Amino acid sequence: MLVLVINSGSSSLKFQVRDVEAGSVLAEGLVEKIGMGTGGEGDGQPEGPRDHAEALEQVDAEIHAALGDRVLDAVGHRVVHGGERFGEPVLIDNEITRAIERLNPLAPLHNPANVLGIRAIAKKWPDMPQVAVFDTAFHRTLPEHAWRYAVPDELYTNHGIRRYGFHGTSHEYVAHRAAALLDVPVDEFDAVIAHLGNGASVTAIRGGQSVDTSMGFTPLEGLVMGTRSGDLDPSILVFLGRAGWSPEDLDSMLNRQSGLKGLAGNNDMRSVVEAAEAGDARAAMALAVASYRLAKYIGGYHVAVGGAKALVFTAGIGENSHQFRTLVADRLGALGVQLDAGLNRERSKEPRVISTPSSAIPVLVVPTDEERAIAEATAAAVTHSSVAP
Ligand SMILES: Nc1ncnc2c1ncn2[C@@H]1O[C@H](COP(=O)(O)OP(=O)(O)O)[C@@H](O)[C@H]1O
Ligand SMILES: CC(=O)OP(=O)(O)O
Ligand SMILES: [Mg+2]
Repeated sequence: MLVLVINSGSSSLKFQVRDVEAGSVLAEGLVEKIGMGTGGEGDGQPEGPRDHAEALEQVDAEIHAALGDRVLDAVGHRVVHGGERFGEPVLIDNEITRAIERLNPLAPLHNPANVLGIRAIAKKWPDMPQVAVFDTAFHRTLPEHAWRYAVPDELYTNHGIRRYGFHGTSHEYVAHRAAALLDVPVDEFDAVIAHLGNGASVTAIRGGQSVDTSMGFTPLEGLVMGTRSGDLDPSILVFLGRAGWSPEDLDSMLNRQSGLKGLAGNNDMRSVVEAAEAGDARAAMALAVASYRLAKYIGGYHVAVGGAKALVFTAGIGENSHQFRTLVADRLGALGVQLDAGLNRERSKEPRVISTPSSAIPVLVVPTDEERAIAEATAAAVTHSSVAP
């Protein structure tokens, strides 16, 4: 089955065309700066495409060239927020699209772009089966004591205010790969997985299932991220609200102006590490705040899973920044974690162990592959629906 996978970000669109049975990638790419002007003194033309529909037109030629005379069987979308309704991948229709759209306020950087991507495909190929694969789905196994906020009960019952968790497709895929690497059956695998990309979250895995995760009602809670604050005292928002900040001001400050960008002026980990190595004190402090926050979560989740059998790093930073992994591991002395400096610095696309043999638990780097997981889930959902009575 040939599946086009679309991962629409707020300003980017990543795509892959995959042959699911063969496990091969026929085409892949990234369109960036969607809806962004040049901001310079150019001719006033936008630098990137105007919207996600225009971005799809850009990738159309590449997709067609890769397909030759074969045709696409389905499109799979990464959808970040599935609320309480969506615990499995679903075949999309208009009602499902509207249900995803109603969740837009809960994932303001992501769901609106996911909906635009779905509508753009429906317009282009009205009969194409489309499947939504949700970031929240893997975290449906969180016990209630982990997903509850200690606020009046009606906030949950009337407004769905609870912890949902995100990056689930990645955490699930990485849990399976890590368990296989260590030769442990996945349903006996207890671990802590740190997905560190532009958005970042850490998940406690017990018996192969998610039992806690650092993102909550929205993808803002938890770790220090590229532009997101992660955890803070909610009274800060009350304080700023009383001082005249609007909800939009607060949203933008927390989601777009905070994190590494707020602390060090740059949301790209490579630049922050380079600046810190060149002696920039603000960049060094940003790394200290981010690594300290993550180390606290790892310690807590080690307890939550009853003693992790592994610590796993994944996603852009987790897979590539040996410097950031070192900063985190250096704070985990109490857990007996020891990185092998040589293994940690090695670059590879393969899952690997980067700790010493005497480390109390193995530390792994496992490259994530959300696109592969989405393609497989999409093929399964389409096959299932076509054999259903
Ligand atoms: N070689 C590298 N060294 C350090 N950080 C890297 C490297 N490559 C990518 N990153 C970091 O990974 C992050 C992006 O991760 P990614 O998983 O692609 O995020 P997202 O999917 O949220 O866009 C950025 O902070 C980037 O700086
Ligand atoms: C949920 C989330 O934060 O996703 P991303 O890391 O792709 O921004
Ligand atoms: Mg990502």
